[in-house]
Amino acid sequence: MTPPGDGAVELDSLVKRYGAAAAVDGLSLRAARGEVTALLGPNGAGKTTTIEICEGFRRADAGTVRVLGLDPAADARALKPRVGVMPQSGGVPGTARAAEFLRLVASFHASPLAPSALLERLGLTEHARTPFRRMSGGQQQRLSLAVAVVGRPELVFLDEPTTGLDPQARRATWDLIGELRAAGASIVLTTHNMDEAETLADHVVIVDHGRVVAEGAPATLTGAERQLRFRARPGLGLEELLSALPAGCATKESPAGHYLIEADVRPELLATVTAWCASHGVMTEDLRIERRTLEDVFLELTGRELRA
Ligand SMILES: Nc1ncnc2c1ncn2[C@@H]1O[C@H](COP(=O)(O)OP(=O)(O)OP(=O)(O)O)[C@@H](O)[C@H]1O
Repeated sequence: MTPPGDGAVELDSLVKRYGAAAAVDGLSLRAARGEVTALLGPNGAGKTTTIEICEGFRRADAGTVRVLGLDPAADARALKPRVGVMPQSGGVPGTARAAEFLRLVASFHASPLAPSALLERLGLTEHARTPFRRMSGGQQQRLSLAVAVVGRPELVFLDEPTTGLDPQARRATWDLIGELRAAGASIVLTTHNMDEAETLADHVVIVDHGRVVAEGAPATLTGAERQLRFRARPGLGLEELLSALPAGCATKESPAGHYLIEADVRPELLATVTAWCASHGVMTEDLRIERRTLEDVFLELTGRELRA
């Protein structure tokens, strides 16, 4: 960890209002240098607004913003060559051809990545001469990512880098983000995909209604607790099952036919559950023991689902 005041991004009590509504409502966070920080939250949580304030595209109504120790509005010129930005929608002129534009952006930087190799690894070689507006949504997204990273920036902001990408393109994007991190870059990204946050992030900041509701390393947030899940016919007598389990367990059926037992999962517990099912003629399917996910953490904190 870097000492206080030396983070890649430091936000303190940030507020941004649109009319009466606060899109960002007293948000504070610190993204450490050399780490991947993920802002995770549902639609409308304030992630894009926050990141756009950091990028200098919007002004906060209150609070302080430091990006690489500088003010993104007042020090925009100093920050520009050091910070890469992948906005949620494009950011590339509609008539620009992929390879030409990427080479142009690369030429503004002292030691850029090789544009053709970058296009290749993001699966864009075939589209090198295609104007941006003629590309598919996923191709545009990958080109925006290439534009954001081609200058080897110290800090990269990625707003929903993989939303809507097919699995192969998502994997290529994750690999590239991993390599940037390994090369020492700081990365701040937004996502509503908890797998993405768990896979990529050193530090996850869960945002809801413009505020931070929890933050930490993914494994710290989800904890070491295990839970038991299985599928079976709907409407099992959960109260009766619960009475057969040790004190402190919780059971839930949601949605119908999907069961969750939150407990200290030990071999005896597993034996009790399967024995109870056997004695009631219940065939379980898809029985598994797993860790809590970030989705579970979000649900617990807010009473709502992340994807809602
Ligand atoms: N220019 C604007 N004018 C008015 N309201 C806005 C504006 N930009 C954002 N908002 C509102 O601010 C809130 C936060 O939006 P924001 O885009 O920051 O959320 P988000 O977490 O990035 O959501 P998503 O995951 O859907 O992109 C939303 O309620 C949105 O409607």
